[in-house]
Amino acid sequence: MDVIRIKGGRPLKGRITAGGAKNSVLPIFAACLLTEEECIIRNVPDLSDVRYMGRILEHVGASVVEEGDGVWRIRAQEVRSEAPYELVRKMRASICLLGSLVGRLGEAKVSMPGGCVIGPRPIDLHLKGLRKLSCKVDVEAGYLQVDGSNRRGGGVFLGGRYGSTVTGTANLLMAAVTTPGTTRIECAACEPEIVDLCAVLGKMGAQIEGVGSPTLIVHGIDALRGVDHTVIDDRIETGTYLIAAALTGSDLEVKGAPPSMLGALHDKMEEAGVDLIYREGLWTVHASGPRIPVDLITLPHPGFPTDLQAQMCTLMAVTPGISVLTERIYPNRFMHVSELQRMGADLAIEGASCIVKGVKKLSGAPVMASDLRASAALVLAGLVADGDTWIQRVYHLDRGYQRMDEKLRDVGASVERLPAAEMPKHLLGED
Ligand SMILES: CC(=O)N[C@H]1[C@@H](OP(=O)(O)OP(=O)(O)OC[C@H]2O[C@@H](n3ccc(=O)[nH]c3=O)[C@H](O)[C@@H]2O)O[C@H](CO)[C@@H](O)[C@@H]1O
Ligand SMILES: C=C(OP(=O)(O)O)C(=O)O
Repeated sequence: MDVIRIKGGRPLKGRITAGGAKNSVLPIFAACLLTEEECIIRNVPDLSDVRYMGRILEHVGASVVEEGDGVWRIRAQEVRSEAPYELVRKMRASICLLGSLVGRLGEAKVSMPGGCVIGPRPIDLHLKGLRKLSCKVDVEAGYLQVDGSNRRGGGVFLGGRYGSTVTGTANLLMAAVTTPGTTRIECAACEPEIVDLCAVLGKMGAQIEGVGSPTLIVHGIDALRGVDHTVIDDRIETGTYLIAAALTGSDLEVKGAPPSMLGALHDKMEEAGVDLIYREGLWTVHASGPRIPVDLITLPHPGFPTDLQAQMCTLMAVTPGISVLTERIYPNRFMHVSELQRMGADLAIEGASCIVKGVKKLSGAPVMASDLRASAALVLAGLVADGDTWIQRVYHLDRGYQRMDEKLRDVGASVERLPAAEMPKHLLGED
């Protein structure tokens, strides 16, 4: 297992490029099961989650070929309806198979996904949606069994306690595109990754109205065709590097997702005193001026994304003054807090909020990554900490950031990935 060592205090300079969006690719790969024709997916990031989704598709019968340069060819001539526990438990997003298998075969048997460290992750809305399409849904021995042989269109309100559901919307769309009649989804997720999925389904022949809005109307068709699609850039990866520039007071260029996908972050960064300009696909950050603390609340898109909350926590941890970061999507998504505290951050959790009192300096320490975005927050903290930061369990990072260590090194940071054996023994945490 690898660890990452960061020597803090180096400014970043140059250009960093974000890859394709993980949260688009995963449901789009699942959507490739909807047709027996070949699908070509481009701008696919090289991430452990993506490779894993490829393996799951192979398990259900698809041929999955990585051509290089981010191009994957997927062809599902024959498809099996079962995705077992051994596969589903390792990656929550594999639940996206539920909708695509129902859409292709009219039936699915998919293991119930577990919760995860960011909090409980129920799928009641996914199931409610399928039932509203007249699918029979049973949970038996840890498996979801869906019989959609008599499915027909219907009206579904997908709102829950925390707003809509992103993968629930993806699942329902994939089931609805081949469901006879018209399906009306109210309170659908409006995330750019759902818009991207709709673009793929549209190219495959699906008839979807209202794309990008909370009301999606799907007119079912018999069969879908193949597709050639370029995935959108990853707004969370882009945002993470914009925050890295602000944090290190650097002049950095970031190529990636546009302001239309990052409006809430753009707004908060301006409020924080960071100068950001976007022109022709490129963000330019000037961050040498004084910073101001900001409060934020995570919300469904276009609100501030929960997937950037941990990284903003690092930025605010070294911004003079007090800021309050409130989670409205995952009330317990604060695993980064205890590790940032170990680096000297002054943070306190109050219910679903983190109260951040900016400190002058963080100091390098051995820390443990606990989930994807918490890992990114620790890498960012390491960039500005005095001394060395050692991060264990970096496999979390590799789920969603393609070669983050290399990308940061290319713009001047001292970030090294090393075998765990090279970490000084007295710094090693339990693993
Ligand atoms: C692969 C992928 O795209 N992952 C993203 C997706 O996760 P994911 O699609 O799993 O997140 P959801 O949008 O479903 O969850 C949002 C909220 O709704 C709740 N909920 C969800 C489904 C349900 O049936 N019942 C229910 O109560 C969840 O517990 C959570 O509090 O959106 C999240 C919120 O933007 C992001 O953090 C994840 O990065
Ligand atoms: C929580 C995330 O991903 P997932 O839904 O795949 O766990 C994320 O991308 O931050």
